[in-house]
Amino acid sequence: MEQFAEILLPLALPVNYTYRIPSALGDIVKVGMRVIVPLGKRKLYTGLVKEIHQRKPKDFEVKDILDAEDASPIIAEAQIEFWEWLAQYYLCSEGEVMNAALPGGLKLESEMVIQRNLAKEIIDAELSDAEYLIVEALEQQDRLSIKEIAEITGFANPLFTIKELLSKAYVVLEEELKGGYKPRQARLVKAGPELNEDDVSAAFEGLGNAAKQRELLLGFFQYRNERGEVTAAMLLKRCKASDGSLKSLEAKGLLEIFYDDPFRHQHSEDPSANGLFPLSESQQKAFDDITQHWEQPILLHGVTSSGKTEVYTHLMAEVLKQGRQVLYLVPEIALTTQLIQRLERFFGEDLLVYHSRYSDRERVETWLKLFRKGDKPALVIGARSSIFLPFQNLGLVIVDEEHENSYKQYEPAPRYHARDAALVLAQQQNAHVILGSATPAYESYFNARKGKYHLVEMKERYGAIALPEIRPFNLRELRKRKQMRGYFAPELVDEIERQMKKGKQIILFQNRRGFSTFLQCDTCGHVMQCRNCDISLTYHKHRHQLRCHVCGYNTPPPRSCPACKSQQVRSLGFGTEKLEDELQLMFPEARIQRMDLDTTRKKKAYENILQSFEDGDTDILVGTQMVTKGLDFGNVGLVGIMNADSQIFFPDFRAHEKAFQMLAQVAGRAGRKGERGLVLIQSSSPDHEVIHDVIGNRYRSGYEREMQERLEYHYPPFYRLIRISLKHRKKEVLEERAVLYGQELKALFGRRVYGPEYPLANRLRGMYQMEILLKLESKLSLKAVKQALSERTDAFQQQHKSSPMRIIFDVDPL
Ligand SMILES: Nc1ncnc2c1ncn2[C@@H]1O[C@H](COP(=O)(O)OP(=O)(O)OP(=O)(O)O)[C@@H](O)[C@H]1O
Ligand SMILES: [Zn+2]
Repeated sequence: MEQFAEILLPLALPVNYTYRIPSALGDIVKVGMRVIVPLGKRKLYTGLVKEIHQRKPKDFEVKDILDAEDASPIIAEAQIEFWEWLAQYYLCSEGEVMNAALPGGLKLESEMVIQRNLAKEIIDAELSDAEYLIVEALEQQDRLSIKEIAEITGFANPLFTIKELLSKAYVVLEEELKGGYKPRQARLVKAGPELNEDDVSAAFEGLGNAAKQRELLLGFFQYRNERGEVTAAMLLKRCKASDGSLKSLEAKGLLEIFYDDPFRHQHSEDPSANGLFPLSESQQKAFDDITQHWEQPILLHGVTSSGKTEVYTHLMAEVLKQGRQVLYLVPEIALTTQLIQRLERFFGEDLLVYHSRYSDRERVETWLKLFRKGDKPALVIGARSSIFLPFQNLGLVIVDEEHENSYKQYEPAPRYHARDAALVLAQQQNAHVILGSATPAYESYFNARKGKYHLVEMKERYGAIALPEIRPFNLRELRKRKQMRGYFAPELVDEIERQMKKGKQIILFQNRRGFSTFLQCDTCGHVMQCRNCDISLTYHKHRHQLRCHVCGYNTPPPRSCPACKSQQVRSLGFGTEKLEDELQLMFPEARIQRMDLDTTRKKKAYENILQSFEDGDTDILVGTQMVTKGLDFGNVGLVGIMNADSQIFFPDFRAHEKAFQMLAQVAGRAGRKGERGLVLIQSSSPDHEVIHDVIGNRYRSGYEREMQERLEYHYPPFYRLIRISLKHRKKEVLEERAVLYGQELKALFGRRVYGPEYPLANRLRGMYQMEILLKLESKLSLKAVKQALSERTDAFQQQHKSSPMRIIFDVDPL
C-alpha cells in the first residue's frame, strides 16, 4: 500500500501539501519528524510530517519526500491539534503557526551545506556527469547549500546525487541547520561486540604488534575503571594516540564509539513542597477555594501585594507532586529573575525557563529537554511563546498578570493572545488553568461574573499592610498659578526629598521614553516627522538623535525648521530621559536609574537595574510601563505618576480599562513591606472617574461603567472583533481597493462592517494603511464567519492580482 504524508511547510499556504513516502523511507518517516521535500521546480524545503495516510491525491501529481531530517520526531502529537486550533482561530496558515512555534534552531528552512573533501582527488571515471557537475561547483566555492547547488546545476533534486558523492567521499556534509543548533553530544567509547571481557588477553594477542592499538585498549580499561565513562577525546589524549588507532580498534569490533544523549543526566526528583513559605490565612483560603473549583478555569483577583505568587507556588508544587507538568506564564521574564532563583531552589532540575530573548541554542535545548521528559513532571516558566513547548502531560497553566498586553503577538501571524490560547491548550490537555491579576482584563472578569470562570478574591495585602494612600494633583491649576517646578508639582519634589531622607526608595513613572516627545517649529508649527511613518520623531538627547519609535528611522536634529527655515525650533513634551536629567539637577546627590526600552537592550541590563534597586544602590527609579509589571521591592515609600492623562485620553475603547490597570499597578509598587506607601498622581483632570477609582481601589465601579458602554457601542465582551488591516505602498491604490473590498464585506456581513478608515497613523514603515473592523455578535458562529471571510478575501485577491494590497487579519485585536 502506498503511503502519503501531509506536510506542514513554513509558508503562508492556504492548505498543507501531500507527498508520497518512497518505500525506502517507509519505516523511517513518522509524524512530527522533519523531512525534505521539493516545492515548485527547484525549491527544496524542510517540512514537518503532520499526518501519514493512504489517500492518494487525485487532482495533482504527487512528489516524493526526498529524505528524513530527523531520526525521531521533534514535536509531540498533541501539539499538532493545538496548532490546528491556532491557525483556524487566528486566521492564518498552520505553517505560520509552526514557524512561530519552533525555535530557530529547529526551524524548517534548514539548509544542508556541502563541502568538497579535499583529501579525495578527482578521478573522472568514478563520477557520473551529474556528480561531476557538483564537484566542479564545489571546486569553485568552498561551501554550498543544497538549495544553491540546485540553482547552480539546474537539478531539481540534487539530493540523491549528493548522497552518492558523500558515499564516495568526494564531499563532506557540514550538516548545518540555518541559525543552527545540534545538541552537544559527547563522543564516548565502550567495549565492542568482539571484545570478550572474560578473556581480555585474547584481544591483546589478536592485536599482534600494533603497539598503539594495544596501548589504547589498555588505556580504555584503566580509564573505565577510574571513571566508569570513557570519552574519546580524553582517552586519545591520555594515550597520545590518534583517532585512526581508535577507528582500527572499532573496525576490529573491540571498541565501539557512540554518542551520548546529552539529556541523560536529567533525573526528576520527586518535587516536594519542602521549603515553600507557609501560606497566610487568606492565601490558604484562596488555595483551598482554587483546588476545590479548578475543574473550571479560575480567575484569581488579588490586590497588589496580596501574595498571589506564593499561592501559585503551592499550586505548582501540588501538581508536580501528582507527576504532571506546569506552565507558568509571565509577561516579561527578565522581571522575574528573583522568582526564578527561588523556584529553582524548590524545583531544581524540573524547572525550565523559556523566552524569545534567550539564545537559539538555549531555546532548542529547553525544547528538547521538555520533549524528552515525556510525561514526567516539569515546570516551565516563560513568556508568551512558551505555550508552544512540547508538553505531554500538562496539569496546570498559570497566567500571571493576565491583563498584560504583552501576551498578544502583533506581528507576524499568528496574532495570538497567549492567555486565550493557554485556555485552549489547557482544555486540550485536560489541565487546570489559573488566570491571576490585581487588575483583571474586563473580558476575564466578565467571564467570571457569568460563571464561565470561578472567581477567587484576595482583598488584603500580605502582612495586612494597608494599600497605599493616593493623592492627585491638578497639573492645569499648578501651571496656571506657575507653581510647577519643571515637570513636578511642588509636593512631589518635597515628598521625594522627605522619602530619601527616610532612606526610602522612589519610583517615578512616565510612559514615554526619549527626551522630548516631539520637535516643533515655533514660527510655522511644523512638527518633525518620520520619513517612513506618519508619526512624530522623538528626540533622544544622549544620542543626539531624532528617532522614530515605530520603524527605528533616525536623523540628527535639524538646526532650523525644514519647512520655513526658522531657527525657533522647540522640543515639547518629555520622556524618561528628560525626567532623569531634570531630576538629577534637582537632586544632585540622588542615585538615579532609568528603566525603559533604551536602557534595557543589552542582555543583563534589566537584571542589573533591578538588582541595584533591590540592593538599595538606587534611590530613584525612573521608568516607562516596565516599572509596572509585578515588581516586588520592600522599600518603596513613594510612587510618582508624572502624567496620567495620556493613558486616560488615548482614543481607544479600552483606554479607561488600560489606564486603570496601569495606574493601579504602578501604585501597587508602593509600600509593600513595613509602612504604608504613598502615591502621587499628576493629571490635568484629577477628578476623572478613572483616577477616583484608582484612589478608592474600586475595580468594580470602572468595570460596570465600561460594560454599559461596550454593550451600547458593540464592543467586547458582548461582541467579538476582527480587525482587518489593509496595506499598500501607494495611497491611491490602497484607497480604491479598500473601498471595493469593504463593499464586498458589507455584502457579506452587512452592518457589522465598519470602515475602511485611516487609523491614527496613515502610514507606517513606508506603507499606507487603512482598517476595517468587524463587530460580530457573540452568538454568531465564528467559524462560519471566518470561513466566509477567508473565501471572499481569497477571491478578492485573485481578482486583483497585480500589485496586491496586503490584507492582515487580527482576531480579538487589542
Ligand atoms: N506566605 C508568605 N510568606 C512570606 N512572605 C510572603 C508570603 N506571601 C507573600 N509574601 C511576600 O509578600 C510580598 C507580596 O507578594 P507577591 O509579590 O506575591 O504579591 P502579588 O499578589 O503577586 O502582587 P502584584 O499583583 O502586585 O504583583 C512578596 O514580597 C512576598 O515575598
Ligand atoms: Zn518611522
